[in-house]
Amino acid sequence: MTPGTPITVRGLTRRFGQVLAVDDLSFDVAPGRVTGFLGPNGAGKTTTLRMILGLARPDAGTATIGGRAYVDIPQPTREVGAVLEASSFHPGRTAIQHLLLFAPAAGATRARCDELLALVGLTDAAERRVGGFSLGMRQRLGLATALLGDPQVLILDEPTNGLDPGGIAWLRSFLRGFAADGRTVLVSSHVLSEVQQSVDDVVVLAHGRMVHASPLSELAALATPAVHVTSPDASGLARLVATHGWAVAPGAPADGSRTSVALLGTTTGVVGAAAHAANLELHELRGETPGLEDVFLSLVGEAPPLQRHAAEPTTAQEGRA
Ligand SMILES: Nc1ncnc2c1ncn2[C@@H]1O[C@H](COP(=O)(O)OP(=O)(O)OP(=O)(O)O)[C@@H](O)[C@H]1O
Repeated sequence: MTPGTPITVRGLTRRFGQVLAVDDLSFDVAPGRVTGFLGPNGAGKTTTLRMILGLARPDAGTATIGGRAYVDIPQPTREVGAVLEASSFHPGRTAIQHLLLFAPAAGATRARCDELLALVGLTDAAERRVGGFSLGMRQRLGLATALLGDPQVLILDEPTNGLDPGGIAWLRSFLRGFAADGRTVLVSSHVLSEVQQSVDDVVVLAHGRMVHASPLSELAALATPAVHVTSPDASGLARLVATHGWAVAPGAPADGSRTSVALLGTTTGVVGAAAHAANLELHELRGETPGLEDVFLSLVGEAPPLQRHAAEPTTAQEGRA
């Protein structure tokens, strides 16, 4: 087992003119696990990754890999492999020429280059010019390049972009194996569902700020099941809700004007029995537990807020009705 190399981000901040792209961001990426770095377009993921990799200077804060800033790592390509842009290839070079160009700096042999092309499924395309590659093929070649130095840490920006379902499944098992070796993986995505089966931990970003960080398994715990109730008798429904003191999800005020409400902290059985006892006619009685993607979208402010156990609203939710 190789010693682990954590990534540590503390108070990272970067402004572009009026845009606060990354705002006082702190999180940890643990070795031996795959961490998903999630957020919608423009959330600040790429800017953060660029600062971790020494490609952009923070206005404040630090990012270290194994305790050192990237620029202070003596042989960085042997410590850290990264794919930020799938398009940064010389179009006239073939895949193997591309790898051979970067091989010396990473201490990789021709045999290692061939091995990596095979690993990413590009053996048949080894002699083809990169200019004719699809986005998915470029992603694969980028990954092979990042792996030249057999790094302890892998940082991938939106690696599922352009990959077909088979490619995504392959990447998932590759990342799992890489982390199982005690290595560190940080992978960004704007779609949770594309990395959901790959990641152990999630760091969720919105408007440059961290809105959530936990093991993936704890993300679902943020959502509270709701009971959806519809009755033709709006005032009777409002009375029933008031009598029992049920919490009502935002967007469905129990002010006597709504015929449908979503109730929190109760069950379909309890509501059904109470409606029966009150002789209230119901047209709908349905329990629903939000899925992981719903929780994610709610966290980043792209869906109606879910009721969450945490009392504090997130930054992304504060501006919402
Ligand atoms: N070089 C730059 N100059 C000016 N603004 C920038 C620059 N780089 C990023 N930004 C801005 O900073 C914010 C964060 O961008 P960033 O690319 O880091 O987000 P992202 O989460 O990676 O988004 P995407 O998923 O679209 O790649 C955006 O508002 C973006 O327009």
